[in-house]
Amino acid sequence: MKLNKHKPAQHTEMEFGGALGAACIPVFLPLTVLYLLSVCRTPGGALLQWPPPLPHSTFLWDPVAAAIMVGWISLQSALYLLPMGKVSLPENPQFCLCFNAAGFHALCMTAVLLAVCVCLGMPLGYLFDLVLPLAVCAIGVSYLLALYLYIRSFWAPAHQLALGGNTGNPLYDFFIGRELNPRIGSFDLKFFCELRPGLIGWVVLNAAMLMKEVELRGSSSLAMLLVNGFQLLYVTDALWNEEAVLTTMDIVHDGFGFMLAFGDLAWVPFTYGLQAMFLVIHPQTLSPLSALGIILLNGVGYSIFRKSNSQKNQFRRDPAHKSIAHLETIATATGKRLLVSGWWGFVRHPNYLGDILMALAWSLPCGVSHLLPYFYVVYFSILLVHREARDERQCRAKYGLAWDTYCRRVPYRIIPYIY
Ligand SMILES: NC(=O)C1=CN([C@@H]2O[C@H](COP(=O)(O)OP(=O)(O)OC[C@H]3O[C@@H](n4cnc5c(N)ncnc54)[C@H](OP(=O)(O)O)[C@@H]3O)[C@@H](O)[C@H]2O)C=CC1
Ligand SMILES: CC(C)CCC[C@@H](C)[C@H]1CC=C2C3=C(CC[C@@]21C)[C@@]1(C)CC[C@H](O)C(C)(C)[C@@H]1CC3
Repeated sequence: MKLNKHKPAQHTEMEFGGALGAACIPVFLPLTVLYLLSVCRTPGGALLQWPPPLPHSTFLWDPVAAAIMVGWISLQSALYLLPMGKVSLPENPQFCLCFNAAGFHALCMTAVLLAVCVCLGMPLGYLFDLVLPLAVCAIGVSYLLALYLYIRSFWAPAHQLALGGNTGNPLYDFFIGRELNPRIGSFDLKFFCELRPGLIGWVVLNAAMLMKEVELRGSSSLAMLLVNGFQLLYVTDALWNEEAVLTTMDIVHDGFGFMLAFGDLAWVPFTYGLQAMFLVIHPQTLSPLSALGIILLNGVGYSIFRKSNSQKNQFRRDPAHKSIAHLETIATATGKRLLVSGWWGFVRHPNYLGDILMALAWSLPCGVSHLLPYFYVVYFSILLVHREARDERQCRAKYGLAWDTYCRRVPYRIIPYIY
């Protein structure tokens, strides 16, 4: 196959701070992961402390962690390859790509395997002690993967290149990703990374923190159970509805480069689970009433998140389906319609609202004395506001006047009457 490097740049508008952002983020974010994990293990747990709790280099590398990482990615790859649940990518019928969407099976099989290993005496809580070298390995794997993706993208067919990742600036293109759906045979690297090793790894690490708490204090706290339960629900939901990820901008629009590789493999498992890690060293007592309030908040958030995502997915797959046929819509010049009633008539991103409410419910069990467990809420709100702005730009370019009409009909973006 011919090299595609002489193709003219298709799209020159740069996001994430352009070339400077692309040079700084791959250094700054991995260091942030290591810093957060180190702070989490200090008794003070203060996010801003001087001198910063920098780990000694001997705590950053452990061959056992490297072996676990290789074993973990091999296990998840093998589970991904099991011939179950095939779905095609609806946005790109011309490529006619098929995806293995059997994430829920993979989660269940991983759980059974882990349970067997724990019964045979494997000390799962030991992952708490290994968390820094594990994060270092995950960061290393993301760098290697991103490098491989960048190099192989020069042999990809031109129609498989992402619009935003082909500026000609090597740093930026490495960061954003040049190829849309890189595959080895039928193994889709982006789809696999987005949902399997990182998301399942996140809940396994949470379970390890629970085990560590039991080792240290003899039983697990209500706060730890809530954090584990809420995040397990979120991950199970993502894997149960795995094919829905095929309509998100990450799969449809963005290339696969360092940002997503690192986000999926290192950022998600090692920063999304900070609350459980925090609770191991900073135990909290929760009253039954506050626990009830937090469960309610998570329930409301989850219900908005799930119902709005399902409503849009159903609408995009089959607009005539009886569950959504009664909803009001507006036509666009592309032939696609936009929902203007139901959840998508409430705010323009009801799914983000639900997600933020859940994020808050995951942090509240950790009390209000420390900032660290709220890192996820703050980061996630920034991510979603930025994501909303990117999506808005793309939708305005796609739908033109119809999008302006939608914005007039539904004036608030995420939080009604506020934003
Ligand atoms: N936990 C985490 O770290 C993260 C979680 N998420 C979650 O992932 C989920 C998916 O988010 P994301 O991919 O950002 O975006 P959305 O699922 O919100 O999808 C946006 C797309 O939906 C379509 N759309 C927008 N408005 C309408 C409408 N009124 N009627 C019909 N279609 C509409 C448009 O695409 P088109 O018209 O082309 O179909 C638009 O580009 C969310 O729940 C989010 O909270 C996202 C990022 C990170
Ligand atoms: C490294 C940067 C700071 C940002 C990286 C962003 C990524 C971590 C996120 C981009 C979109 C994501 C999604 C999920 C996880 C986080 C990333 C990869 C998601 C799989 C979480 C579970 C949800 O149910 C979902 C809707 C399937 C999510 C899809 C988007």
